[in-house]
Amino acid sequence: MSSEKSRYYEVCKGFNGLDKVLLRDPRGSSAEVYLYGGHVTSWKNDHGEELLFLSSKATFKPPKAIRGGIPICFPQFSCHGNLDQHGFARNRFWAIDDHPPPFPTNNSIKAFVDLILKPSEEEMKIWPHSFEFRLRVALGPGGDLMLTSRIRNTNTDGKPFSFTFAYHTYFSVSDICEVRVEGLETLDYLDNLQKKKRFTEQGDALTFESEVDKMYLSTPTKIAIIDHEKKRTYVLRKDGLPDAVVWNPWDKKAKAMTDFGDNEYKHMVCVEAAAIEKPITLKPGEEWKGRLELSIVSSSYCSGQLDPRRVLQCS
Ligand SMILES: O=P(O)(O)OC[C@H]1O[C@H](O)[C@H](O)[C@@H](O)[C@@H]1O
Repeated sequence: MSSEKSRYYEVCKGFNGLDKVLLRDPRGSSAEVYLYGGHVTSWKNDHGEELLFLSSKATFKPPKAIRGGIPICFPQFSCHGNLDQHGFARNRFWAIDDHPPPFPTNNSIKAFVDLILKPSEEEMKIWPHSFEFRLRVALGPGGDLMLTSRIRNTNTDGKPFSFTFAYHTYFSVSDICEVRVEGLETLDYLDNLQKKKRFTEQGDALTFESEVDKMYLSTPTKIAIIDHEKKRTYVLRKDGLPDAVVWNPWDKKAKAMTDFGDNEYKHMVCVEAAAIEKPITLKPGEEWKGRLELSIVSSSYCSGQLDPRRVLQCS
């Protein structure tokens, strides 16, 4: 690693001796990525405030996935297939990729890391395909967190493969009852709590007063999560990821999860940029790219006075 690069990037030990990469942007923001799962567990703004939710009961013990942060769901989202829930990428050890294929250069991005996951014999038994999954995690100007996944079919038997995918992002919020999600109103969704039945979202924006587990279809590239109490708005920009899952387990499911605090559902919401309804199919040699960019805008909006267009149009 060049000394220039090492100013922004450091590999150290995290919980249970697991390796993690610390990214530090010169302007003050930071992020942490565990090689276990290729899993972003922390994203802090330039005031050192944590923006992602990580459960106080997260175990950091393979083979269990880390509860919180940004688990990568691949090659299967949820139980849409024969694999274990959310596939295997989130509970495999990724490697640092020192020589990734060229990336479009952006000189303002200093802090980034490239990870790679290739299947071992164990994965080939459950999903008989050869692939290279490259993940770049980067901090942009203004402290944005950017994740780019590049998945290539490297099968030598001429066979295509199909997969579903999600960045299962857990956002930290002050109080779920004070949160609105904008950008999904009027869209169709499949409700996981009602046997994936299809509905159309009504109302201005999504608010939360009970368990939610919905998969919105053909969503716009921009979605906003407005935390009124914190006066903070998360803006998600996504590319290659037409669907968006919104999840909060609420009290009963929270209690049933061993790696999640009973009351922690109040302080998180998952808004997951995904490709699920139409699985991605790659022929040998083909590559797919899915990008997620998270940024923060501070908002002085009060409940009831929000003009969604103002949030969604801010750049
Ligand atoms: O407990 P996990 O396997 O991490 O899954 C957590 C949640 O992920 C997604 O949001 C799914 O839509 C939910 O149905 C699931 O409960």
